[in-house]
Amino acid sequence: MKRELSLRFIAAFTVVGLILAPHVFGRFTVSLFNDIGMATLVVLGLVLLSGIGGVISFGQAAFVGIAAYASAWLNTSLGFSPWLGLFFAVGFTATSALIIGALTLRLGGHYLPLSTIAWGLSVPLLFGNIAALGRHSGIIDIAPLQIGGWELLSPVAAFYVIWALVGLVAIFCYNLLDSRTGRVLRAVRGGKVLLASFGADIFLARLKLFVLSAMIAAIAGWLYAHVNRFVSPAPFSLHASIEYVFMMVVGGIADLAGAFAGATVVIALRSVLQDVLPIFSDYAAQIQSVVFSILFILLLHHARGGLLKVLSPWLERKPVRNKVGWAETASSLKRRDLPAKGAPLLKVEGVVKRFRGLVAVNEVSFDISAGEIVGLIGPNGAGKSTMFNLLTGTLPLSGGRIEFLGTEISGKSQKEIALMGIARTFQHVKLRPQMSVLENVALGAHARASSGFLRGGLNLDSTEEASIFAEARHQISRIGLSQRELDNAGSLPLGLQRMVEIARSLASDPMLLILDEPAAGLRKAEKRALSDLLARLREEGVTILIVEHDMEFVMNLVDRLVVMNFGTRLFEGDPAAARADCGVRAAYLGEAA
Ligand SMILES: Nc1ncnc2c1ncn2[C@@H]1O[C@H](COP(=O)(O)OP(=O)(O)OP(=O)(O)O)[C@@H](O)[C@H]1O
Repeated sequence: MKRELSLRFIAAFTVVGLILAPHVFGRFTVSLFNDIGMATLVVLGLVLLSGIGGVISFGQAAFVGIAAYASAWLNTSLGFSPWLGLFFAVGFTATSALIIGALTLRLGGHYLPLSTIAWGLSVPLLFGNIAALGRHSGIIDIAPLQIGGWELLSPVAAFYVIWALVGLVAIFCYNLLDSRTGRVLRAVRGGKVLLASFGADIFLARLKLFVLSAMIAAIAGWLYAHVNRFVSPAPFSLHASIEYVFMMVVGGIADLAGAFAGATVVIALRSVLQDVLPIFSDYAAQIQSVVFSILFILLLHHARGGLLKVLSPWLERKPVRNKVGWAETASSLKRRDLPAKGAPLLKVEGVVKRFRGLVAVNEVSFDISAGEIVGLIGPNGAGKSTMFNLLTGTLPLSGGRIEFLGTEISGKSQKEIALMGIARTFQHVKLRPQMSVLENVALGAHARASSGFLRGGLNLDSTEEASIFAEARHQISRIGLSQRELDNAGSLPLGLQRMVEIARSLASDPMLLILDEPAAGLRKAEKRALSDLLARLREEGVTILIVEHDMEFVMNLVDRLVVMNFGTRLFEGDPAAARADCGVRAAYLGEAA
């Protein structure tokens, strides 16, 4: 309770301060606040894209420029009002971002930030060479913002419009990040395999972030054009983009509130330097760049988390909305029909996987029927995890075929296979450590709900969110972690993190649950509880395929065993027969055949 109050106090204090600011400060300071507001908007988008989505962009000022020029041109050449210009500017910028994003977002590693430099450089150059846009002189006499017949000519009048838009965009972003779509966006840094495992698409998630951040930059660009009433290429240059990145780092790269803090500090500091440096030197502009560079390097060395991280001991943290409370009155998410016990579910036929010269899986075949627990065992390097990756579409097959419920799934994407009802856990746990246990498990139910960007951002998704969280809480209680549902997943011991992965898989309502070493790192009592849970799931009709090195755990749990060695299937049968099989004992237990 104390946490929320404290956050609300800071928010209320900021809002009251902003309302009073134009009455307290002079015209120059209010103009400075206007610049901070417009920069805050751009940095909010940048935090979403870079801090949340992991895509560093050095081209954000180009999107500000595209929108500023679009609205300025529409107004001065065709006489359209600024408000119509807003729709045109945001739409045009979003389309540009969609095209640029579709072309560049598949680039991996350093190539993506490098490509952002390319458009960050080229877009302002383009503005400077188009006659209709006034070349390097730009466009002048742009109409001011208007409300009714009232023209917002003074900085004070524009101040309220700018900060109202900052407030609305910030609220939208906060709501969005706390929604079904937002959870996926916050999980993007976990990688493609994690997202596909619960039926999401990393490319689409990144593209959405990219377009959204460009649209937010567009609002800033539109404001810029109609507040300053003049546009030219310089304010949208690569230099400006780098300054936005600087603001993001100063504030705190992964926190929306950092956008406000970063923009305020950098713009205020720039203003002070512009006043002070000319007193001492004729090279004030150059010295200013050097000062900023030194500060940037110092920041990266000593306060990488930015101002918000430095202040974090005194700041209280979210949660934004109390979804635990909602979940108590929620209706259930839709469940899929499970196949009848004993019906053929999975058919693996002559599956081969080669990694260059190495044959990791060689002509392996086995079947699994609905409602059984099958153990896949074998010594280290036998090919078990590779087989799991083939079954879930994480790796493509080199040969053979796999059928699930009579449909061939070899060749289908990991996401398609997950949506058909195959859920998995990972040998190397894939959770989002900074998200709560509850949110990690809620990710599992992603494909069972449908709210998108708008419903999330506008907070129209409460009913569905309540159902998702009710499901997540139910699965967490099944693994015995209700007491820790609000803890960050990364704070749990590894064994319990594996349990959270099981809960996340269960939240997807799977037909086939594929578990990679679920008992590793668990204590004896926890293993017993896990074994009971898996047996209960079998009673409910869920089929389970499990890789596990703890033989006592496996032998007491499974109905059948498939034993692999050197990539081949060595044995298939019940645990008692496996124990008696000489080949299994020789290969797996190290006994002489
Ligand atoms: N991506 C890859 N590229 C190249 N070789 C790989 C790759 N993945 C697995 N291998 C190799 O394939 C073989 C089978 O590995 P896999 O991880 O499937 O074995 P495993 O039975 O799961 O072993 P463990 O029980 O130790 O996890 C090993 O020799 C491994 O080095």
